Amino acid sequence: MIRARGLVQTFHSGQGKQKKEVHAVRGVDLDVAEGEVVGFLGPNGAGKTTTLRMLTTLLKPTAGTASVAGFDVATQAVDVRRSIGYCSQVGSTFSGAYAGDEVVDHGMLYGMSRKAAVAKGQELFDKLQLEGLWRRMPKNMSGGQKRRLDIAMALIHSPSLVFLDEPTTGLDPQARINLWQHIADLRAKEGATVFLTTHYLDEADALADRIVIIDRGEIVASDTADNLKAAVAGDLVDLEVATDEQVAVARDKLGTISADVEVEGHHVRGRVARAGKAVPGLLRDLENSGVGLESIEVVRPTLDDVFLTLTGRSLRDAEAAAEAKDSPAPDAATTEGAPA
Ligand SMILES: Nc1ncnc2c1ncn2[C@@H]1O[C@H](COP(=O)(O)OP(=O)(O)OP(=O)(O)O)[C@@H](O)[C@H]1O
Repeated sequence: MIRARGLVQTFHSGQGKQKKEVHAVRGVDLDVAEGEVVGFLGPNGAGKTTTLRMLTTLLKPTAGTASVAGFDVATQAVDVRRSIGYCSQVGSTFSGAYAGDEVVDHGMLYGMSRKAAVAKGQELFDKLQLEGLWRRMPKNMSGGQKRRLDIAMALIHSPSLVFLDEPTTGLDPQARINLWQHIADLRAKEGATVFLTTHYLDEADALADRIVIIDRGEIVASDTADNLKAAVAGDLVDLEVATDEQVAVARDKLGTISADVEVEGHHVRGRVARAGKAVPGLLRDLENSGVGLESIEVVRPTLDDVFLTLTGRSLRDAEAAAEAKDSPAPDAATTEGAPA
């Protein structure tokens, strides 16, 4: 569905002596298969939106190639736009018209008949819990309703691939979880492939089959959340033993499955790739050596542990920054996403 090779975007800003090059995206390779839900994660300014804008043909790559839904983004932009749905960070509704009319007009821009656009629009309003809001202006909708309307707009022409740029930023926790259900349904009920950017670790964890992490314009990881956690961070196993003598035995035994064992008092801790597989054998080993445990705790790593290990930076900072900067402007209007 998406195949990108060596995508580069270099912006030039300022003039004269202030002239500056910004290397926003530095050679991105991406492969997304049909039916996948991919979460594209990274801190502020990492290059997520810029990559998305190149894949959706809104920005011409400085270098590299990409095909989206089988079409080349540089030479077949119109075909790409017809095949995809795009929900930008700021949304795509104009607030002066009724929500239903906007969605229908949007469908007609894609070449649908009014009748077909109305039928599909009403179906989407039902599915996205927008019943009764057909004749409401977007500016008079709640943040969650507006975001769901943006998604309805992106889906009106039944695209097989949907790009969502930070779909839940600025929403309250309940509205976010509600929207997650709708995003999960895109694949389950519409069979769509979904590529979404997010700052929220729990969102990526809950929705994405695969997580791609971008940092400073480069992809630094791409795998399932579970694999990333196991490979990059590992589960933390914390053993508590009763005596000083047992500490040494526990350290040796844990050391056979963990590379970085630490001791603190009667606690012996180390990270292991998959605790569920490794711990039963460890417990048998300890028992055979006469070590009875006071307690054992296994702490699963978070995606933030993964990000911290990979980049030395915390995604939580990006999450907090997004909270501070956002909440989509109520009257934000853009023509992005409209077909050529
Ligand atoms: N039109 C532009 N001109 C100059 N620099 C730009 C332009 N658009 C983006 N940038 C810069 O490119 C880099 C990547 O920006 P981008 O918006 O892709 O990041 P992002 O990962 O989407 O960030 P955020 O999470 O804050 O939305 C940043 O340093 C940004 O300031």
